[in-house]
Amino acid sequence: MNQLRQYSKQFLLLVKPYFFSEQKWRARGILLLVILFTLGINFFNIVQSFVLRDLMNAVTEKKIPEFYNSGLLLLATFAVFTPVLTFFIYTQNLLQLHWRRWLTNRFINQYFNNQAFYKIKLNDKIDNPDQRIGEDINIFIRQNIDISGLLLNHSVTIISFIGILFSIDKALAIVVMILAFFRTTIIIILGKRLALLKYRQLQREANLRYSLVHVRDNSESIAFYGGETHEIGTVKQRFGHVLDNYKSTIDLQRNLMFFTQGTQMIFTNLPIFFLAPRYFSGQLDFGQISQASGAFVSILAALGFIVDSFDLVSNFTAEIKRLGTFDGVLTSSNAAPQRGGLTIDIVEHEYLALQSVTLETPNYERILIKDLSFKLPPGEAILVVGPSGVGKSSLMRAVAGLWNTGTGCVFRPKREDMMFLPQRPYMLLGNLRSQLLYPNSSSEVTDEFLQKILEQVNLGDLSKRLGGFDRELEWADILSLGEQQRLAFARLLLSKPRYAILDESTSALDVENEKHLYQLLKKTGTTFISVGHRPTLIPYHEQVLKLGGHGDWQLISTEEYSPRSREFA
Ligand SMILES: Nc1ncnc2c1ncn2[C@@H]1O[C@H](COP(=O)(O)OP(=O)(O)OP(=O)(O)O)[C@@H](O)[C@H]1O
Repeated sequence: MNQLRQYSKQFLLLVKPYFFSEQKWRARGILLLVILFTLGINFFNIVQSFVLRDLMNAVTEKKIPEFYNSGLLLLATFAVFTPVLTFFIYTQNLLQLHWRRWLTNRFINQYFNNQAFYKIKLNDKIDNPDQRIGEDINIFIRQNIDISGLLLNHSVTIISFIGILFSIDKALAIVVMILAFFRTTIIIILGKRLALLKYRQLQREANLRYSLVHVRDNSESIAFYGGETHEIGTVKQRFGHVLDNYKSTIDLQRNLMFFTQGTQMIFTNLPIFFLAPRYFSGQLDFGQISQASGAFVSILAALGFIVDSFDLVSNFTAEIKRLGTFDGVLTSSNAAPQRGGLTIDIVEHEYLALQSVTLETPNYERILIKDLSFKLPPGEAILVVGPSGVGKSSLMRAVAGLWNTGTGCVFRPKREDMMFLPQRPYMLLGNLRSQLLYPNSSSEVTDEFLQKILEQVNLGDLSKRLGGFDRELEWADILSLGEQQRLAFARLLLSKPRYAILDESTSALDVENEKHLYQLLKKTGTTFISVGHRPTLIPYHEQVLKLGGHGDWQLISTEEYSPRSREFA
């Protein structure tokens, strides 16, 4: 019951916003049309049942003019039925199109809001967000439209055909309701596990796909290592999980089928035997018997909707859960896991400073830095040093606001005034111009100026070598890591931010190139924090922050930073 309440809540949270959004009138208009066409289809089904009854009576009583009249009437209902059915399907598709556009855009906006796309990686509740946005939304909407349509359709069918059955034989109508109720209940109990298996199937399929995408993205490294055996093991293991779950699903479906099909066959033939005595005694005509049989089958089909479409319903609940959880995490204030509200505050400020910052890993497993305070005066620079794994990059993440697990306060300038250069630069999909201007897209910068900047970072031949500024290439594959780092540095020189954070962003360069880039950076007057291991970086910084590994740290002026303490760097 609790689970049902949770599904209903998640379902409403997913469905309601569209029908109350800025597009509500279009949404409601199309929905109304879908409902009207559904009712139209039902209306024609009922009309047809009466026309068929008269046709049958005309046949058994050999009344030729009545037979042709009923035949013509039947043709007329077919003629109207065709456009109604066509527009019913068309409006359903139209609703799906607009709804998908709206909901996907909403998810995309939330996914990019407040850097949730990054923070969500730290949250183990959400696997494969790409698949949830790209596929699950569409599947959810389609299933929603189909199931709601079926529900409405079948409710109207049940009410109208029970009315017809009542008019023919009250006892039969009651028997139908009792039997169908028990059948549906039994099947719901038998099929309860199916929803769970369906949910697990989606998850396992997504994990399989992800392992293959992972191989594609890291093909070169895997090939260098000769790691095929390991990768094959992982991919096949995940594929095995997919098949195991599928086998459990089809086993359960087989058991369900014994019951659903068996009872369906018995029930379908019940009215003939039930009503035959009244027909033989002349209380009913043959048309009524055939109408009752038709009504009986329609009611059974409609009442057994949950049963027959158990697959659809369990898939649907699985989708509700996947999207509902995703939506819940995205709409909460922070996509990353949180404990007891302990977070590092970020406060916008004129300069950069940390006040009593204690930084923990995202799941609060380990304290990396304890009670760190420092201030970075404008125009100066700090070099962060320490053994590998001590928390240098994590400190940069905290300054950027990507990690906030811990306590204390980071004072920092506006996000637009800061630029972060990671060790592995991000190469976007696009041409060389957009690569250089990233993250800004529109800019008045001329190609001559871009060329000048490229020359400054010793990439003067790049545009000529790779077909100019407009050619789109797979930059991450073509450029060496050192070239990518110089390109990222060119971005920095172009946008001249007030503050820069450089996390081993020149680690792949030779010492001469690195020196040259730092000299250029110093000339721009940018205030910066660098993370690095090479002692040759020290002269470009005023202070050195030494992280010890047990949460301890030391802030030393460059002059004091003795050759002895450089040993560990
Ligand atoms: N998402 C994560 N969840 C849990 N622990 C993490 C996560 N990311 C990093 N860590 C851990 O946090 C610690 C600090 O990592 P960090 O990348 O900051 O080290 P670092 O000092 O920059 O190392 P290096 O010099 O090797 O780059 C490491 O022990 C790392 O394993």
